[in-house]
Amino acid sequence: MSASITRAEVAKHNTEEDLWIIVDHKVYDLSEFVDAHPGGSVVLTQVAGQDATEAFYNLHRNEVLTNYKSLHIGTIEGEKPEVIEHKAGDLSTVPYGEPLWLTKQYYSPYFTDSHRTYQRAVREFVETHILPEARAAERDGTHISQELIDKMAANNFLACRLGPGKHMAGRTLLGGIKGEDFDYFHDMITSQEIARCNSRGFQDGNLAGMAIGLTAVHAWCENTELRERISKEVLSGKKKICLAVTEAFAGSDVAGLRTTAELSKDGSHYIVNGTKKWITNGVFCDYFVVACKSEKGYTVLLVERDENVDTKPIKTSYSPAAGTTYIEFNNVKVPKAHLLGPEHKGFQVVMSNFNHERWMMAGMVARWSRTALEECLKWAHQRIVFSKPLINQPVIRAKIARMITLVEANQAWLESVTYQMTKMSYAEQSKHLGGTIALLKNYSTRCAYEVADDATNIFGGRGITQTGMGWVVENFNRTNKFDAILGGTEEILADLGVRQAMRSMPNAKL
Ligand code: HEM
Repeated sequence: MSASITRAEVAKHNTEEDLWIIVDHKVYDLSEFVDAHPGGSVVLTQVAGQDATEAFYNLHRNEVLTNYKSLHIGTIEGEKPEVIEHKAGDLSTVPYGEPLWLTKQYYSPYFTDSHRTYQRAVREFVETHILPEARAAERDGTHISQELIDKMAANNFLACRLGPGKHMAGRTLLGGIKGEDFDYFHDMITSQEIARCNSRGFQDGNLAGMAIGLTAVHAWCENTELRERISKEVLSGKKKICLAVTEAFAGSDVAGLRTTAELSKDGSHYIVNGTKKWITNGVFCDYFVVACKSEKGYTVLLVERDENVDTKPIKTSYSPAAGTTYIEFNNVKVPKAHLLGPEHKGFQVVMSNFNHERWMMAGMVARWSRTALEECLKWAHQRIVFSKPLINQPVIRAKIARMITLVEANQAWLESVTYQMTKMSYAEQSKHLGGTIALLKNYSTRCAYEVADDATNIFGGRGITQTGMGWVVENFNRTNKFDAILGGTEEILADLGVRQAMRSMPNAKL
């Protein structure tokens, strides 16, 4: 129970040595904090003994008050705080802050109670366990902790990252959901909630390599004993795996790969030689799903780390927390049993694996765009310029209108494609949805680019500063290009989408 304090009492504490202020009807004793205040002591002394609510919210995020709650000594007599205090798991009540299906007054044909229960539990888990580590790692560039991996494994959250499938059988998921009931809408929720840690480098560092690498082992490893062992080791968090396709020689042009896999004379193993570049999580992985050039085409192999595998971090424009890697394979011996999919036909292994990855990325970046929109709505209401809130400027409202249309259209298309996925087999998805998902990802990243651009202008200097008011928008603006490039560039995906449509074009004339 916090003490009840009168405004007259606060007014008496008005010097640098004895300094109280009021923010949102709450009283803070800053006497001991003045010298440590990042904004300096002068500004605090200027408001000593006064209500500094407007000045505070013009310069700080509400989370600053949570981080410094030890300074809070009471509440003004007869008054109540007005600013909403976010608790882990809460839904946003900012208009468009949540997709329509999570907004109280709206309906959706797709989501059941199971999805809603799962969403609530995942959000709470992400905000309690992932978000704090994500922010710290994003700043200092450290990789994901084993402690967090263990927590995700214990809650079967690692298994959820791979989407529906046999690996979900018998598992109990967050919210008490049965693994057997997990569908592509649960899967979509997983991606969209993870993206709410607002740290794009850590988002990938959070075992994105597993989400796109283990899927290939599950789908294509014919050796049951090996498949089950790898799956168990990775989903229990004991070992880490990533997907290694791109090279300095070949990015989106997968057919240009130069890493080679040569079968030994006795046919018992392959020898792998070559390099891979931009491999997410590679520096800390034990297993690599590697696309290689072989005698008559392309062959995908599961390579285990040994002394002939060398990994080095690559510095990119997002955080080193992602573990982006340059890999060298120097005469690495890989047992024949580690073949994934048919020998020399690895192209289809790589391509079929792409759909789920691209769809996940579309969901994540769509959620990022919505977060940026919510940040702008909050900021435009709390920022006072020319003596009135920023939202009173028509030019700002026009930008926000555009953002809303992009974010809502993006989510609606995502949900519609997700519904198709719940109805189609894996083979049907590969056949009918490859092009659509490619276009969906392309659209999502174009939306993100526009939203990030406007959001940064709305935040001004704060939108280009990594700490303080604009850190979320700064991170989004700096990193949205990762989604536009990883998993297939916008240009390649747009072209793929149209070429797939051309294949089923009837002989129709105008
Ligand atoms: C409970 C009271 C306060 C706490 C705990 C606090 C804490 C902080 C923190 C952590 C920062 C670093 C930037 C950030 O993380 O947002 C900061 C910056 C700053 N603070 Fe405060 N502050 C308080 C009150 C105030 C008040 C009342 C004023 C002005 C009247 C003020 C003026 C500033 C300024 C000018 C900056 C630098 C902002 C910038 O670089 O954009 N602070 N404060």
